[in-house]
Amino acid sequence: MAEPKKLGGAGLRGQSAGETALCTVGKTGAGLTYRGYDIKELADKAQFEEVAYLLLYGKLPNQAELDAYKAKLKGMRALPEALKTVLEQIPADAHPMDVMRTGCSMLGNLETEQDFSEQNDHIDRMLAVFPGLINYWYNFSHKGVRVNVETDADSIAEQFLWTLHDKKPEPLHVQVMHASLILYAEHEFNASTFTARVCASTLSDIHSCVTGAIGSLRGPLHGGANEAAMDMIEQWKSADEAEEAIMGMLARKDKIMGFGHAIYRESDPRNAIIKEWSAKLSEQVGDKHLYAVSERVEAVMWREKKLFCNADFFHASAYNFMGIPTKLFTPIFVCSRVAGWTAHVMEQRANNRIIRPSADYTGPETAEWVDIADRA
Ligand SMILES: CC(=O)SCCNC(=O)CCNC(=O)[C@H](O)C(C)(C)COP(=O)(O)OP(=O)(O)OC[C@H]1O[C@@H](n2cnc3c(N)ncnc32)[C@H](O)[C@@H]1OP(=O)(O)O
Ligand SMILES: O=C([O-])CC(=O)C(=O)O
Repeated sequence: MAEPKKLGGAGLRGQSAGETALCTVGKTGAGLTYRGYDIKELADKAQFEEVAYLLLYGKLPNQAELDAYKAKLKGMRALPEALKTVLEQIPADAHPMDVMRTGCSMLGNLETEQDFSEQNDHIDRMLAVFPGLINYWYNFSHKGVRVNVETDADSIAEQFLWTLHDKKPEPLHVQVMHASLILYAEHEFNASTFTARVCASTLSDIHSCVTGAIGSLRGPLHGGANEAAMDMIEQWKSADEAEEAIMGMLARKDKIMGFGHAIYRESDPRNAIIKEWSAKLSEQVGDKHLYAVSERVEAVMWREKKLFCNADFFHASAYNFMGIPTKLFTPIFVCSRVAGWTAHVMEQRANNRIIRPSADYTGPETAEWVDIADRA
């Protein structure tokens, strides 16, 4: 069994910043569980709504509870007119993560959390509305189409694809989306979740916590890596070309997006799962090179650097095979991780102390005041 990664140094690595009952990450070097349930079993057997319910309400729902929860979410998909107006002002060349951030913040203006007793309804509303929100903006800004977000989609997975393509998606794609949303739903004290918890610890509102978290997820060292990985692999038309390019990037000490992890040492348990779906989709669409390129990059990175694919790498090809534009990859992560973020916000609120660490001061001991006219 792999040794846990040696954690230390900058970035608060290896330091416990609090307690959680939601998730284990890399407990034995690779283990990932949500409230004790293994990620593989969840991704194989559950729908995303079951996992969201598990994170938010503390247990797996029975059939009646799941049906009621899905019906509740389905009834919460409508976009307020004022939010549509804001989305219609955002240009097509905006980054969709900025659209998510603005959309979430605007929702908080329109449907402000007045009291923590309302938190579950606001959380469910965000889960229900986010897929339609991003795809309303995407279709309006890119095609001039005001897409209907009050679809008959049975699930959040289906709702995302339906509102993106403005038609009922095929069952295989919905199945892959369920698995993907489950894989992305929760991951302990990662950067965006920690952002949400810090915000929650000031007793701020739920939309502020999520808006801040979206900003943290946007960066290429975190959620933004899935689209950065796609931008990279789509340049190469064969596995050999990919290998040559990667060798050059490694020689230049470039960061290869979609590889490595702050906690895992030898593998990210989410990778094998999404990789398998990517392989299935590759066959379905008759892909000639993207999957082969991805596999070669994986092999070269392990051979050369002992670096492994994280959750983001094979998500890139999987989403591409489903016809999802690259710019929308990280917003899908938001549609999923909002479950984890908000479960953490609730956990923080239930046992709160303001998060306020100390810093080691490295500035000058003292500085002498110089009048402005005398400064160099
Ligand atoms: C869902 C997610 O958010 S998963 C993460 C998504 N992010 C990415 O894919 C971006 C690429 N990966 C990275 O930048 C990093 O691996 C991170 C941010 C995920 C983790 O960072 P750290 O914990 O600081 O990495 P770690 O301590 O393991 O790095 C060890 C060495 O490997 C190198 N390394 C780590 N990842 C990579 C990579 N993807 N490509 C090239 N070199 C890498 C580091 O530069 C470091 O080298 P050094 O010792 O010469 O400085
Ligand atoms: O845990 C991390 O640092 C990043 C990550 O994989 C995630 O948030 O899913």
